[in-house]
Amino acid sequence: MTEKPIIEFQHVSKTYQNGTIGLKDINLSIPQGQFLVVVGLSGAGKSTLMRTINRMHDISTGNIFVDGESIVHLEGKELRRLRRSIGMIFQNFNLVKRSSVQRNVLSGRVGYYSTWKSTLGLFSKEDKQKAIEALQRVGLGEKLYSRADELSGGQQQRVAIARAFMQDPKIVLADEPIASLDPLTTESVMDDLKRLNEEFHITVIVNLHSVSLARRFGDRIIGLRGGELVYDEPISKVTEKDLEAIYQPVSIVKKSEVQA
Ligand SMILES: Nc1ncnc2c1ncn2[C@@H]1O[C@H](COP(=O)(O)OP(=O)(O)OP(=O)(O)O)[C@@H](O)[C@H]1O
Repeated sequence: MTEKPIIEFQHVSKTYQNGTIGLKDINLSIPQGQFLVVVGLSGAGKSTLMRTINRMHDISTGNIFVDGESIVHLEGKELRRLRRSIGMIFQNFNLVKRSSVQRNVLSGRVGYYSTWKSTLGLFSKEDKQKAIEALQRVGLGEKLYSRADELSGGQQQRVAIARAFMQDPKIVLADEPIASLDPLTTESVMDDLKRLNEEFHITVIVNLHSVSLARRFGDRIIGLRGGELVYDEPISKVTEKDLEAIYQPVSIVKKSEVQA
Protein backbone atom coordinates (compact mmCIF):
# COMPACT_ATOMS: atom_id res chain seq x y z
CA MET A 1 0.00 0.00 0.00
CA THR A 2 2.42 2.70 -1.13
CA GLU A 3 0.57 5.95 -1.48
CA LYS A 4 1.07 9.61 -0.78
CA PRO A 5 0.88 10.46 2.91
CA ILE A 6 -2.49 11.58 4.10
CA ILE A 7 -0.95 12.65 7.41
CA GLU A 8 2.54 13.86 8.09
CA PHE A 9 4.12 14.90 11.39
CA GLN A 10 7.29 16.97 11.14
CA HIS A 11 9.21 17.44 14.40
CA VAL A 12 6.00 17.72 16.38
CA SER A 13 6.22 18.46 20.08
CA LYS A 14 3.47 19.26 22.50
CA THR A 15 3.92 20.52 26.02
CA TYR A 16 0.77 21.03 28.07
CA GLN A 17 0.29 24.29 29.94
CA ASN A 18 1.26 22.68 33.23
CA GLY A 19 4.59 21.64 31.72
CA THR A 20 3.73 17.98 31.06
CA ILE A 21 5.27 16.66 27.88
CA GLY A 22 2.64 15.14 25.61
CA LEU A 23 4.72 14.62 22.45
CA LYS A 24 8.41 14.95 21.76
CA ASP A 25 9.82 15.52 18.28
CA ILE A 26 7.48 13.16 16.42
CA ASN A 27 8.23 12.49 12.77
CA LEU A 28 5.67 10.29 11.14
CA SER A 29 4.26 9.75 7.69
CA ILE A 30 0.97 7.88 7.33
CA PRO A 31 -0.08 6.75 3.84
CA GLN A 32 -3.67 7.05 2.75
CA GLY A 33 -5.64 3.91 3.46
CA GLN A 34 -3.38 2.62 6.20
CA PHE A 35 -4.73 0.92 9.32
CA LEU A 36 -2.33 2.26 11.92
CA VAL A 37 -2.32 1.01 15.49
CA VAL A 38 -0.79 3.12 18.24
CA VAL A 39 0.37 1.32 21.36
CA GLY A 40 2.09 2.37 24.54
CA LEU A 41 1.74 2.60 28.28
CA SER A 42 -0.85 4.82 29.86
CA GLY A 43 0.36 8.41 29.60
CA ALA A 44 2.66 7.65 26.65
CA GLY A 45 0.99 10.27 24.46
CA LYS A 46 -1.32 8.14 22.30
CA SER A 47 -4.43 10.28 22.76
CA THR A 48 -2.40 13.45 22.44
CA LEU A 49 -0.97 12.28 19.12
CA MET A 50 -4.40 11.47 17.78
CA ARG A 51 -6.03 14.66 18.94
CA THR A 52 -3.45 16.87 17.30
CA ILE A 53 -4.60 15.54 13.92
CA ASN A 54 -8.07 17.11 14.18
CA ARG A 55 -6.82 20.02 16.28
CA MET A 56 -8.58 18.96 19.44
CA HIS A 57 -5.11 19.69 20.83
CA ASP A 58 -2.77 22.31 19.42
CA ILE A 59 0.90 21.49 19.15
CA SER A 60 3.73 23.56 20.61
CA THR A 61 6.30 23.22 17.82
CA GLY A 62 6.67 21.47 14.48
CA ASN A 63 4.11 21.00 11.75
CA ILE A 64 1.31 18.60 10.82
CA PHE A 65 0.06 18.14 7.28
CA VAL A 66 -3.24 16.52 6.37
CA ASP A 67 -3.67 15.74 2.71
CA GLY A 68 -0.71 17.96 1.90
CA GLU A 69 -1.98 20.99 3.80
CA SER A 70 -0.51 22.33 7.03
CA ILE A 71 -3.29 22.28 9.62
CA VAL A 72 -1.66 23.91 12.59
CA HIS A 73 -2.93 27.42 11.88
CA LEU A 74 -6.31 26.61 10.37
CA GLU A 75 -9.22 28.63 11.71
CA GLY A 76 -12.95 29.08 11.20
CA LYS A 77 -14.32 27.60 8.00
CA GLU A 78 -11.06 25.89 7.12
CA LEU A 79 -10.82 24.23 10.51
CA ARG A 80 -14.42 23.05 10.23
CA ARG A 81 -13.62 21.59 6.81
CA LEU A 82 -10.68 19.70 8.30
CA ARG A 83 -12.78 18.34 11.16
CA ARG A 84 -15.53 17.31 8.77
CA SER A 85 -13.05 15.09 6.97
CA ILE A 86 -11.95 13.35 10.16
CA GLY A 87 -14.28 11.04 12.08
CA MET A 88 -13.60 10.44 15.73
CA ILE A 89 -14.53 7.42 17.82
CA PHE A 90 -14.22 7.70 21.60
CA GLN A 91 -13.92 5.13 24.34
CA ASN A 92 -17.23 6.30 25.82
CA PHE A 93 -19.04 6.55 22.47
CA ASN A 94 -20.06 10.21 22.92
CA LEU A 95 -23.61 9.67 21.74
CA VAL A 96 -26.51 11.88 22.73
CA LYS A 97 -28.02 9.17 24.87
CA ARG A 98 -31.57 10.51 25.04
CA SER A 99 -31.75 10.96 21.28
CA SER A 100 -32.66 8.36 18.71
CA VAL A 101 -30.05 6.29 16.94
CA GLN A 102 -31.14 7.97 13.70
CA ARG A 103 -30.54 11.45 15.11
CA ASN A 104 -27.16 10.42 16.45
CA VAL A 105 -26.08 8.98 13.12
CA LEU A 106 -27.38 12.00 11.20
CA SER A 107 -25.36 14.27 13.48
CA GLY A 108 -22.33 13.03 11.56
CA ARG A 109 -23.61 15.24 8.71
CA VAL A 110 -23.85 18.51 10.66
CA GLY A 111 -20.58 19.75 9.21
CA TYR A 112 -22.34 19.84 5.84
CA TYR A 113 -25.31 21.95 7.03
CA SER A 114 -25.86 25.47 8.28
CA THR A 115 -26.22 25.70 12.05
CA TRP A 116 -29.94 26.48 11.95
CA LYS A 117 -30.75 23.56 9.67
CA SER A 118 -28.87 21.07 11.80
CA THR A 119 -30.32 22.49 15.03
CA LEU A 120 -33.80 21.98 13.64
CA GLY A 121 -32.88 18.53 12.36
CA LEU A 122 -33.63 19.48 8.77
CA PHE A 123 -31.64 16.73 7.13
CA SER A 124 -32.17 15.86 3.50
CA LYS A 125 -33.89 12.71 2.25
CA GLU A 126 -30.56 11.55 0.83
CA ASP A 127 -28.87 11.91 4.19
CA LYS A 128 -31.69 10.06 5.96
CA GLN A 129 -31.25 7.23 3.47
CA LYS A 130 -27.50 7.38 3.97
CA ALA A 131 -28.04 7.05 7.73
CA ILE A 132 -30.09 3.89 7.19
CA GLU A 133 -27.35 2.42 5.03
CA ALA A 134 -24.62 3.39 7.49
CA LEU A 135 -26.52 1.63 10.25
CA GLN A 136 -27.13 -1.42 8.10
CA ARG A 137 -23.41 -1.53 7.41
CA VAL A 138 -22.72 -1.98 11.12
CA GLY A 139 -25.57 -4.48 11.48
CA LEU A 140 -27.96 -2.15 13.31
CA GLY A 141 -30.49 -1.29 10.62
CA GLU A 142 -33.39 -2.26 12.85
CA LYS A 143 -32.32 0.12 15.64
CA LEU A 144 -33.00 3.31 13.67
CA TYR A 145 -35.72 4.57 16.00
CA SER A 146 -34.37 3.20 19.28
CA ARG A 147 -33.06 5.58 21.85
CA ALA A 148 -29.26 5.48 22.02
CA ASP A 149 -29.26 4.60 25.72
CA GLU A 150 -31.37 1.51 25.06
CA LEU A 151 -28.45 -0.07 23.21
CA SER A 152 -25.59 -2.14 24.61
CA GLY A 153 -22.12 -0.62 24.79
CA GLY A 154 -20.97 -2.44 21.68
CA GLN A 155 -24.06 -1.35 19.76
CA GLN A 156 -23.51 2.25 20.87
CA GLN A 157 -19.96 2.12 19.63
CA ARG A 158 -21.15 0.82 16.29
CA VAL A 159 -23.64 3.70 16.10
CA ALA A 160 -20.65 5.98 16.69
CA ILE A 161 -18.87 4.29 13.80
CA ALA A 162 -21.93 4.81 11.57
CA ARG A 163 -21.96 8.48 12.65
CA ALA A 164 -18.29 8.84 11.72
CA PHE A 165 -18.99 7.19 8.36
CA MET A 166 -21.71 9.78 7.67
CA GLN A 167 -19.02 12.47 7.59
CA ASP A 168 -17.52 10.92 4.44
CA PRO A 169 -14.24 11.01 6.29
CA LYS A 170 -10.78 10.55 4.83
CA ILE A 171 -9.52 9.65 8.26
CA VAL A 172 -11.05 7.97 11.29
CA LEU A 173 -9.37 8.41 14.66
CA ALA A 174 -10.43 5.81 17.20
CA ASP A 175 -9.20 6.57 20.70
CA GLU A 176 -9.40 3.32 22.69
CA PRO A 177 -12.62 2.33 20.94
CA ILE A 178 -12.89 -1.03 22.69
CA ALA A 179 -11.69 -0.17 26.17
CA SER A 180 -15.21 -0.39 27.62
CA LEU A 181 -16.31 -3.48 25.71
CA ASP A 182 -16.37 -7.24 26.27
CA PRO A 183 -14.27 -9.50 24.01
CA LEU A 184 -17.09 -10.54 21.69
CA THR A 185 -18.28 -6.99 21.12
CA THR A 186 -14.70 -5.92 20.67
CA GLU A 187 -14.44 -8.19 17.64
CA SER A 188 -17.42 -6.66 15.89
CA VAL A 189 -16.29 -3.10 16.55
CA MET A 190 -12.80 -3.86 15.23
CA ASP A 191 -14.36 -5.62 12.23
CA ASP A 192 -16.48 -2.55 11.50
CA LEU A 193 -13.42 -0.31 11.60
CA LYS A 194 -11.50 -2.68 9.39
CA ARG A 195 -14.33 -2.69 6.87
CA LEU A 196 -14.38 1.11 6.72
CA ASN A 197 -10.69 0.91 6.04
CA GLU A 198 -10.79 -1.80 3.39
CA GLU A 199 -13.99 -0.96 1.55
CA PHE A 200 -13.70 2.81 1.54
CA HIS A 201 -9.96 3.25 1.75
CA ILE A 202 -10.38 5.39 4.86
CA THR A 203 -7.20 5.84 6.86
CA VAL A 204 -7.84 4.47 10.35
CA ILE A 205 -5.72 5.25 13.39
CA VAL A 206 -6.57 3.24 16.45
CA ASN A 207 -5.09 3.52 19.89
CA LEU A 208 -5.22 0.11 21.56
CA HIS A 209 -3.96 -1.61 24.65
CA SER A 210 -4.44 -5.10 23.23
CA VAL A 211 -1.31 -6.33 21.55
CA SER A 212 -3.02 -9.29 19.91
CA LEU A 213 -5.71 -7.08 18.35
CA ALA A 214 -3.03 -4.66 17.20
CA ARG A 215 -1.36 -7.52 15.37
CA ARG A 216 -4.58 -8.86 13.90
CA PHE A 217 -6.04 -5.65 12.56
CA GLY A 218 -3.15 -3.27 11.95
CA ASP A 219 -1.09 -2.71 8.79
CA ARG A 220 1.52 -1.00 10.89
CA ILE A 221 2.20 -0.47 14.57
CA ILE A 222 3.82 2.50 16.21
CA GLY A 223 4.81 2.63 19.85
CA LEU A 224 5.05 5.71 22.03
CA ARG A 225 6.80 6.15 25.33
CA GLY A 226 7.02 9.39 27.27
CA GLY A 227 5.76 11.25 24.20
CA GLU A 228 8.48 9.81 21.95
CA LEU A 229 8.08 7.53 18.98
CA VAL A 230 10.06 4.47 20.02
CA TYR A 231 8.75 1.88 17.60
CA ASP A 232 7.54 1.88 14.01
CA GLU A 233 7.16 -1.30 12.01
CA PRO A 234 4.87 -2.84 9.40
CA ILE A 235 2.76 -5.62 10.83
CA SER A 236 4.76 -8.32 9.04
CA LYS A 237 7.84 -7.41 11.06
CA VAL A 238 6.24 -7.00 14.46
CA THR A 239 7.18 -9.60 17.02
CA GLU A 240 5.58 -10.38 20.34
CA LYS A 241 8.87 -9.47 22.00
CA ASP A 242 8.96 -6.00 20.45
CA LEU A 243 5.49 -5.31 21.72
CA GLU A 244 6.32 -6.56 25.19
CA ALA A 245 9.31 -4.23 25.15
CA ILE A 246 7.13 -1.22 24.37
CA TYR A 247 5.25 -1.94 27.56
CA GLN A 248 8.42 -2.20 29.65
CA PRO A 249 9.44 0.85 31.63
CA VAL A 250 13.04 0.69 30.41
CA SER A 251 14.09 2.34 27.20
CA ILE A 252 14.20 0.24 24.07
CA VAL A 253 13.69 -0.47 20.93
CA LYS A 254 14.28 -0.40 17.27
CA LYS A 255 12.69 2.24 15.19
CA SER A 256 12.79 2.27 11.46
CA GLU A 257 11.32 4.23 8.67
CA VAL A 258 8.34 2.43 7.27
CA GLN A 259 7.27 3.00 3.72
CA ALA A 260 4.33 0.67 4.40
N1 LIG B 1 -5.06 18.35 29.27
C1 LIG B 1 -3.89 17.95 29.78
N2 LIG B 1 -3.17 18.74 30.59
C2 LIG B 1 -1.99 18.35 31.11
N3 LIG B 1 -1.41 17.15 30.84
C3 LIG B 1 -2.10 16.31 30.06
C4 LIG B 1 -3.36 16.66 29.48
N4 LIG B 1 -3.79 15.60 28.72
C5 LIG B 1 -2.83 14.67 28.83
N5 LIG B 1 -1.83 15.07 29.62
C6 LIG B 1 -0.60 14.35 29.96
O1 LIG B 1 0.10 14.12 28.75
C7 LIG B 1 0.72 12.83 28.77
C8 LIG B 1 0.19 12.02 27.60
O2 LIG B 1 -1.20 11.78 27.82
P1 LIG B 1 -2.12 10.95 26.80
O3 LIG B 1 -3.52 11.03 27.31
O4 LIG B 1 -1.84 11.42 25.44
O5 LIG B 1 -1.54 9.48 26.99
P2 LIG B 1 -2.15 8.08 26.51
O6 LIG B 1 -1.00 7.31 26.00
O7 LIG B 1 -3.30 8.32 25.61
O8 LIG B 1 -2.65 7.46 27.89
P3 LIG B 1 -3.92 6.48 28.16
O9 LIG B 1 -3.56 5.17 27.53
O10 LIG B 1 -3.96 6.42 29.66
O11 LIG B 1 -5.11 7.16 27.58
C9 LIG B 1 0.38 12.24 30.14
O12 LIG B 1 1.45 12.50 31.01
C10 LIG B 1 -0.86 12.99 30.55
O13 LIG B 1 -0.95 13.05 31.95
